[in-house]
Amino acid sequence: MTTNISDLLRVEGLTQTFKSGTGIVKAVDNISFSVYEGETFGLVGESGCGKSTTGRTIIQLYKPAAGSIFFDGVNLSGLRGKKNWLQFRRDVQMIYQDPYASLNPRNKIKDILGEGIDVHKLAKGAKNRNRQVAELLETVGLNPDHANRYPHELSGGQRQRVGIARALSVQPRLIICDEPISALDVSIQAQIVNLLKKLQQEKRLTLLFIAHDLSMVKYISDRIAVMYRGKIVELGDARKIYHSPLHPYTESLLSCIPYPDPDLEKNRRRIIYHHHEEASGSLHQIFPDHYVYCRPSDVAFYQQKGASKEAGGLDLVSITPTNTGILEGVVE
Ligand SMILES: Nc1ncnc2c1ncn2[C@@H]1O[C@H](COP(=O)(O)OP(=O)(O)OP(=O)(O)O)[C@@H](O)[C@H]1O
Repeated sequence: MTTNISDLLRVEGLTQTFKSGTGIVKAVDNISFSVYEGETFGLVGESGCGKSTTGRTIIQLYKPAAGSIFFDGVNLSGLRGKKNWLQFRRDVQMIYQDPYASLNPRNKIKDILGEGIDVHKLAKGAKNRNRQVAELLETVGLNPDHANRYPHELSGGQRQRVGIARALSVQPRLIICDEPISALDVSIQAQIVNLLKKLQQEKRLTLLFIAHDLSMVKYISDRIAVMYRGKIVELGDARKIYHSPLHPYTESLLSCIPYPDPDLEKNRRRIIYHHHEEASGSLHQIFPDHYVYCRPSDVAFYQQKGASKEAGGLDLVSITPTNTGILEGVVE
């Protein structure tokens, strides 16, 4: 097996099994894919299809039952020596689903963020370490004062920002985001996805983004692999998969999302947004170029960034709130 020069990660014939009371569970069944340097690769599928197991096997929490994982062209099964493993542990970071469970409650934020900096000897002295911590907090939209707080003193969204800062603290080459927003309140899910997207673009990060929501995965990913019962059933360009899925399972993942009149398809906008009281009567940035002006009813104004009302940029949108936080909007 050879890896392509632009493959930062190559998974080849990966299989993972677990023993259960009733026998052996094949959580991941002979999957292969590459993640190219500088891209966001989405891994999507319903709960239990094997997404998290794939991520955990890549970071070597589990030894693969079969198959190979190549990182930067090196087969991990042949990686030897403490120094090389330490480098791998620095290069590949993970952001977890539950930001509270993944942060040590006894440590202050500055110690959580400083841990990787210390292990990999990335700071010259305490002053430099503190400066790096402050910069990391600012990078993820937190205040440097948060350094002296404990995880329980932060909101869920702030804790996930700390999780992102911790991953960034060691300047990794690949970040595996394992359902990074599904434990969060829907009102802040879009903020965290936007932050990840912004960081990916600014820092040219390589992301493996694991989630069950295809519209969210499509929003952030360049390419997508769709998993079903441990196998990859479809893989390709994110827009192509979203707009013309080839596999019936992908279609069924999409069909979970309610559509308005198909004749209005060309005007349809999908807005990930939480309709809550404080939002009433104010303009909210949803994604970098999407704004929604909300009123307490199921009516909102949709505006493309930079477009004035006079220029026809402000359109009346009828929206259908769903309990997933996705509002389907039709520009009238
Ligand atoms: N440590 C484990 N021991 C036994 N079975 C496991 C273990 N981890 C996962 N499984 C099983 O492997 C299958 C795949 O689980 P996995 O968590 O990878 O799926 P997933 O797609 O990430 O779902 P979710 O989003 O709900 O975590 C499931 O049947 C699960 O019960």
